[in-house]
Amino acid sequence: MSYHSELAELVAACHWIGAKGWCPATGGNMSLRLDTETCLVTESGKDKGSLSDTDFLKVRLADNGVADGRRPSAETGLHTLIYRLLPEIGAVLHTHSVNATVLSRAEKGTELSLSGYEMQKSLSGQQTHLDTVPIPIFDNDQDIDALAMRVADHHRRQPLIYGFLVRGHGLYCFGRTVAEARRHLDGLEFLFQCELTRRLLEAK
Ligand SMILES: CSC[C@@H](O)[C@@H](O)C(=O)COP(=O)(O)O
Ligand SMILES: [Zn+2]
Repeated sequence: MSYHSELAELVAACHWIGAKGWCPATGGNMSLRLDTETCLVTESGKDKGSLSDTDFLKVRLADNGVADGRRPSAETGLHTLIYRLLPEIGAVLHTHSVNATVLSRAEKGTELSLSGYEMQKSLSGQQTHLDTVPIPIFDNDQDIDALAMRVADHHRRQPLIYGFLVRGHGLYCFGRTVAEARRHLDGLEFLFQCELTRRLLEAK
């Protein structure tokens, strides 16, 4: 599949994310791997629900550098980190849904454990509701380099799959293709809604 058709799929995914209400105001950022050294990342400060393909900037994975004077996402360092750590990953979606934001604060630990849900099978490789899918939660930080270092440290101990939460901030999720990243986002958001609802109902 050419990068142009993957970019068209990513723009369509951004519009779908906007319609879902998962990127309010100018929240969120998205990217697409071009090759082993570069990716396309959304320009900073745009409404991610109404992007077009000209709103993506080419960024170097090694140092977050851009060719022209425009400013890529403030969180570019997390996208390039994911592409450096996971060579098979082709697309990264970062969203600010209410459920991801609230659940990542309600859960005080360092991971959200998802188990007992059939929809865990929306995540590549998951075959049964009986398994537990751990989604790491990192404390938020306005210093993206520092946050990226903590994510990288965690990955060395426990390799990242599907995505991670940033506490009180949102979700980073990814896939080998835009379609897979979009399915992971859809599945995780469904699971977050279920888990938040279960916790509310079961709260004494
Ligand atoms: C609405 S402020 C949110 C930002 O601080 C940030 O978290 C975000 O996701 C969007 O930043 P951006 O630089 O537009 O990619
Ligand atoms: Zn963000």
